[in-house]
Amino acid sequence: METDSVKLESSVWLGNKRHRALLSGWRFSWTELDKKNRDKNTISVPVSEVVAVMEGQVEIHPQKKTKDTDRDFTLFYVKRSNTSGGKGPLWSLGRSQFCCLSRDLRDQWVTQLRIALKTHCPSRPCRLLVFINPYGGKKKAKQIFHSSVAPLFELAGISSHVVVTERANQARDHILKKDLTGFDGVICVGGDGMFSELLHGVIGRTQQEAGVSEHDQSVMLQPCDLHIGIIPAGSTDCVCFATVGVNDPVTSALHIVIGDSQPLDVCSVHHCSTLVRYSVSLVGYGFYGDVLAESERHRWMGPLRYDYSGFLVYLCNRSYQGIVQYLPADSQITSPRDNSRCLSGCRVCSESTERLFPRSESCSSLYSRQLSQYSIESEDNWLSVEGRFRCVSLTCMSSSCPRSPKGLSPSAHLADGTGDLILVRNTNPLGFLTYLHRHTTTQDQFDLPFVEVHRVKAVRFSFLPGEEDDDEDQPNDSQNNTPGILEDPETLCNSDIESNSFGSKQHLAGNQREQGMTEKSRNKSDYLCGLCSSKRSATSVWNCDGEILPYAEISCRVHGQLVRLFARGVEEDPSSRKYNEGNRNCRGRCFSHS
Ligand SMILES: CCCCCCCCCCCCC/C=C/[C@@H](O)[C@H](CO)NC(=O)CCCCCCCCCCCCCCC
Ligand SMILES: Nc1ncnc2c1ncn2[C@@H]1O[C@H](COP(=O)(O)OP(=O)(O)OP(=O)(O)O)[C@@H](O)[C@H]1O
Ligand SMILES: [Ca+2]
Repeated sequence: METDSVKLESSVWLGNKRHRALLSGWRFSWTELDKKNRDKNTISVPVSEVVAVMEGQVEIHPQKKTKDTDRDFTLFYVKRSNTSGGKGPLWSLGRSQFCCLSRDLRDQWVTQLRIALKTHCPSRPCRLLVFINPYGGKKKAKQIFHSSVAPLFELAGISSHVVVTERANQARDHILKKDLTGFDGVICVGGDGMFSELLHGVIGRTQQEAGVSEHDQSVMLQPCDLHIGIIPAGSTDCVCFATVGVNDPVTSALHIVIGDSQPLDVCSVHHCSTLVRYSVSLVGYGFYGDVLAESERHRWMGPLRYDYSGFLVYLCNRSYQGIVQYLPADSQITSPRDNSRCLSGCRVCSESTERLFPRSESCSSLYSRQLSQYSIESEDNWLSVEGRFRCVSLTCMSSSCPRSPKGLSPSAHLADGTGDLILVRNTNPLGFLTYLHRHTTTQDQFDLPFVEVHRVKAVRFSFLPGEEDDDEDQPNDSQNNTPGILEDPETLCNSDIESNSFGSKQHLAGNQREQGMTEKSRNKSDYLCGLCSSKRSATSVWNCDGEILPYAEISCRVHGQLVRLFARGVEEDPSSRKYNEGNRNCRGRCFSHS
């Protein structure tokens, strides 16, 4: 229970200005007073956002410096930066230096503020295990950690054990095998790939300890207690961006320091009764799989490799046959097209916690949860879509990132136990470009005739028998051969083109293509795009949070709130609050943004 009783109140000085400082309940505030003792402006900080209280005059920038004066104390706290100019919910370290009338009063302030911190913030981390990938993103992870993050951890009294990785999967293996006693969380300084290592380590270890088999698709996985923190230093930083609202190392470090906790849905991917991987942001076939495969050839370009590969793959103009089956989520609760946004404190996600983890988890309710999970196997509830797709994407969250601030599915929820399945059927190049481009604008990317989106609990992808090995020059399932917009074969990676059913142009494969290609053009296409230069396969690959999966036929299931991050979801932009209040979604803090 919150009490608003005043713990301490006194005059204090900031510089030469007199203020009234007040610690009451869970808030600390200070109000500037004018010469007639009238209130001027007030600054108010929730105790939960106080980073540290230090005796004396303390600075941490550019270097830590303490002047041990008798009547001063320094408060460090979370300060929200001006969000206008598209900066998003950016946090920085606020610092205020207070001078009291006596040393005794100063000591009272420091003691009371520290007691308030202990009382209101019992779950702040004390000891963290930090993995730095020196090769991720722009290769600045070490510098980012030591210059921007470590001083904040030190200020907050957090001790960190730092491991600079020397190989891929070192962080995952460390978490799976080493003694983690005493650690309150694991942190990665890197991109989505590093986050994925921590995700696999934490989930795997938790299941091992609980004796749960990850390969059994019908099993209820054990939720993980060990929190994961992300200091963004990668190429896409999608998980950080979608859970914090910005990819900024200081903002993320502050969320870690104050012990924020955000549950996150996780999708398990299986192939033939074997766990392949876990995903939180994208399980994508077709375009996103091809972009990832192509981008591996251009790693040296750094973060630019995705745009470059995206451009090449777009020019290749490919679509793939497949059967997508899905288990719809309860459409009464939410929909991917309800124009809501999952914001910090989202009520849809909070209500899902109740549904996913009923309060009194007696043996019988555990049993009924297992039964309800098992019922996903009931074939009657599954729906099926068959056809040629530009891309098939499943995302457990919005997957917003700097490249696409509203993400793959803008109304998806971080922790509602569902994912959004986006099916983009074959279409002409202009149509697909429109779809892609809408990821970067306020226009609805689902409001296109060749796009459908479903809120789901599980998905399966397969081929018609024999189809997997077919080449792509199979006749298309279609009638209206509208010419596509790209007329120059050379711009389409120098392969021949034919119009297909949805007005798109398909490359010819095999002999037909070889005959129509000069030696010169073949060399040029080799240079341009790996996809178009070798004999084209009828299948794409799956992109699972930036990793290529070795199987095409997969089956996915969403596990609600399986892990917890040091984050709090995207904070609402104060400048849009007034507007949003009027459009308040009846389900609480998910506001309309249309
Ligand atoms: C006209 C502009 C179109 C811009 C379209 C932007 C769409 C961006 C959608 C972003 C979706 C991100 C999903 C997150 C995936 C992460 O788990 C994963 C790991 O980091 N990242 C990737 O796989 C990396 C995937 C990166 C995909 C980048 C795609 C870039 C496409 C560029 C297409 C240009 C066509 C231009 C034609 C003239
Ligand atoms: N020391 C290392 N040497 C080589 N690879 C590493 C090392 N440490 C980690 N890795 C691997 O590097 C991959 C990419 O790293 P990371 O995710 O940090 O950067 P990124 O790929 O640039 O960013 P993003 O994943 O956001 O696109 C990860 O999948 C990780 O397994
Ligand atoms: Ca979700």
